[in-house]
Amino acid sequence: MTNQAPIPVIVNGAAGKMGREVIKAVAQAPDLNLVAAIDTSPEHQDQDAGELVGLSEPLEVPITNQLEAMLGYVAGDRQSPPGVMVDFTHPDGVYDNIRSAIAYGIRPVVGTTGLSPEQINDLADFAEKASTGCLIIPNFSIGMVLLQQAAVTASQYFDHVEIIELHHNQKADAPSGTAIQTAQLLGEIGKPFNSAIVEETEKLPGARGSLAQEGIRIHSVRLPGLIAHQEVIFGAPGQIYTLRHDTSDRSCYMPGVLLAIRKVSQLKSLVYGLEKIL
Ligand SMILES: NC(=O)C1=CN([C@@H]2O[C@H](COP(=O)(O)OP(=O)(O)OC[C@H]3O[C@@H](n4cnc5c(N)ncnc54)[C@H](OP(=O)(O)O)[C@@H]3O)[C@@H](O)[C@H]2O)C=CC1
Ligand SMILES: O=C(O)C1=N[C@H](C(=O)O)C[C@H](O)C1
Repeated sequence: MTNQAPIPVIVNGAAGKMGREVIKAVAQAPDLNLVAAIDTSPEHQDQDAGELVGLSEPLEVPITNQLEAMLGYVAGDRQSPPGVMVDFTHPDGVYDNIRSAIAYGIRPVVGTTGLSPEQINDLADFAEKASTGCLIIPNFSIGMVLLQQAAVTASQYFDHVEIIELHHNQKADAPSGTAIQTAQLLGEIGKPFNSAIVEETEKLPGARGSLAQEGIRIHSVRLPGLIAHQEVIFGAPGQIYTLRHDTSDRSCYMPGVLLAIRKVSQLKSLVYGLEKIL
């Protein structure tokens, strides 16, 4: 660690399940400085971020819904390294949040899922033109990176695979960003999966899940009691190979989030996926 001034961090979605974890993680990191905590939720406006997450001392950072003002404030601080906006908000708002941050020269670290491929391409163009780093990471846990790597290896030997993702029932988007990325990674192998041996009829629409790349199917389960889980199931005559990742606590995402905050300012364009910065 150098004597450089700490990296200014804006947490967007501060009052949410992930935002609260990020506030705690950033507050404990000596090389990071929480400078703003943004959330549109009316019930938490003006509440101190430290109090919100249960720290013993206030952080002297009030929750506000004024994202643009905070981006401008951080961008105007020439004494500090470039600012970073960590976004765990909602699929409906995340595209605009990222555009705004890049426009102010603030580097986005984005965990929010639900961006369309067109939106990601557009943001990549925008970040490239602005020469500004931007990280979009569908899953910040190391376990999921390892599962995806194992799945890519297995996909070279198995021709049949389906993905099941299981999440808490407050999740807005389906399928999960992680499942979409997993299917993309398997699709990059460049071979078709799951060639049909019978003509299938769905007696209830959606019974066979959604169809992603190269014939890969994704099934989404939403239940209270779940956090975030994914199975990738490979099948071949006489054998089943199952890879599974379970999240039991959202703290599992924090090492990846902190790594992304520290790395994003070294980038000049948009990078998608935690595996690219490990
Ligand atoms: N990449 C990863 O590793 C992970 C990604 N995620 C993703 O992160 C996102 C957030 O998840 P989670 O924390 O569970 O969700 P929550 O609903 O718990 O938190 C989101 C928070 O953001 C607020 N919010 C919504 N829209 C905006 C906006 N435009 N600007 C500022 N604040 C906003 C919400 O307020 P209100 O409730 O009033 O709407 C809420 O307080 C989801 O897309 C989820 O899939 C989650 C876990 C890990
Ligand atoms: O909403 C969640 O909780 C999660 N969302 C991400 C996704 O959509 O993949 C990451 C993780 O699965 C938790």
